[in-house]
Amino acid sequence: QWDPNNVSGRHTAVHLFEWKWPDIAAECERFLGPYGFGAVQISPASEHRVAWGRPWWERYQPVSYQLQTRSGNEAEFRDMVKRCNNAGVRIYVDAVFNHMAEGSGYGTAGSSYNGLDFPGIYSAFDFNDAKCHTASGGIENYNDADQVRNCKLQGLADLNQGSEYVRGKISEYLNKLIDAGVAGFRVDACKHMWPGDLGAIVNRLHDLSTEYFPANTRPFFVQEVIDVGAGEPITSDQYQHVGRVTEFKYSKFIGEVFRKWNNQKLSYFSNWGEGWGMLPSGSSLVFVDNHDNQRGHGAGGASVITFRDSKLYKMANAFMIAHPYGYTRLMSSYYFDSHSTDQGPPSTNENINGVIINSDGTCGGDWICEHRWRQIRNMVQFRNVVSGQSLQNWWSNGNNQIAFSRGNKGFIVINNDDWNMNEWLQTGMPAGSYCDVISGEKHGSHCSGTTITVGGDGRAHFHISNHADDGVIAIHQDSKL
Ligand SMILES: O=C(NCCCOc1c(-c2ccc(O)c(O)c2)oc2cc(O)cc(O)c2c1=O)[C@@H]1CCCN1C(=O)/C=C/c1ccc(O)c(O)c1
Ligand SMILES: [Ca+2]
Repeated sequence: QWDPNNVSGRHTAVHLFEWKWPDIAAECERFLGPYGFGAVQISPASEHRVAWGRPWWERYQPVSYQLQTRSGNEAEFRDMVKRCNNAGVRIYVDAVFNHMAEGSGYGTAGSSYNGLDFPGIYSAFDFNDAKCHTASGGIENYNDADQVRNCKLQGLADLNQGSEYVRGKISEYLNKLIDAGVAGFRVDACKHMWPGDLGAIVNRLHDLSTEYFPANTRPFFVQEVIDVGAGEPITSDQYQHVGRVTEFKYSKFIGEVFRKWNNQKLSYFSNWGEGWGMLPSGSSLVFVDNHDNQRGHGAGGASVITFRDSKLYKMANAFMIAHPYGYTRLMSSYYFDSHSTDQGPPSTNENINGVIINSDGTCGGDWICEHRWRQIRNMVQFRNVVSGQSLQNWWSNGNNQIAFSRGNKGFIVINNDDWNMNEWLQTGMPAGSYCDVISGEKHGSHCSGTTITVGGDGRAHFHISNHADDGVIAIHQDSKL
């Protein structure tokens, strides 16, 4: 369950945060398939609390496992899975089963709930109250591993994943999604569940549907564990034997270095990956930002780079996608005021708005669509072209100008210094003319952006002004004229 189960030749996922199922299906067919994306992470699909003001985090307060949310109903869900798989794009479902909604109210499928009573699914027997020994019943101290798992997170009803009945209901829900054709799961709040219980649940999961996957394919299982190396007793490596784990240190460090905090420099990235104390590459899911930490208060919040810092964001994502470490996931956001971190997706009368695609391929209606930015979209293809090639020809100016190749299939150059970059560099690439895929792309026999000429000795000249739009140049085997 470490394998992302992407169609061969595809290596990057995108989190289409809060998108509706019909919009995701269309995006798979018109964009993600054609541009070589591997998978979409969708927002939680199960019935959830209807909270006042419809904050984005209401979707992380389940009420039942019925497939009915503001993103769509079960039929639309099944249609999306079919159409995306047929376009070569996998679906990862954001699965929330550490807890259920708090208080009392009703859900997006009309189900009512009250306290620990979730009619038709859970009752008081199924929650951790007896296991939690804090005065409030909630998590009070993140330095106590027991209470982080057995007590209520933010007041949310804490499920007992040690119970056979609860394990049965959770795996029943996940297996329904697996049988519908999904490739796996992003599992929410795993820090708050015991690795042993997660392992027991994974063992109950079906193999993926042979309608879309080879026989005996295990579901991709990426566990959200927020660990930025702050010394909490619960660490991400404790979960890696169960499946892949989100590497929040990646998001924190990449933000710090590109922002030059504590005088850190891009040249320090020569040993990026395990060398920086992060998980083994094959156990790691990496990202520049995610739905929580792009709001500033999530893990590593302050240093995290988002769509608001667009030049840094393009540079950081280009570096992430070009580098061999981890399985890469892009964030695709909607606009929110930086002081309204609770704000939900663009909506009209509490219905989520459809995604508007402008004639130039960007999105409208407050959907940011970072995954459609040319500099990011073209790097997704770069990663596909260089797959399997090791990092070679590393160069730096000892400061914030770096470059490296992926074998002889691709080469990237980044200038994050406050002065021009003018260098002859060894690219490791075959001689010829290549289109820079950051400033444009190859159109037939010409480049819409910069053209880079590699000599017989593999060397090429690179000039990147510190005032350039993107600060990056990237070429690869398929952008060769
Ligand atoms: O101020 C808030 N929460 C307190 C600080 C963040 O704590 C939460 C963490 C959290 C934060 C830091 C950690 O180190 C950690 O182990 C857990 O994970 C969650 C996961 C959920 O499924 C639902 C939640 O309500 C939370 C949550 O409140 C606001 C109001 C309620 C939701 N929320 C939020 O901010 C919601 C945050 C949220 C929601 C879903 C996520 O997947 C996530 O990572 C964060
Ligand atoms: Ca728990």
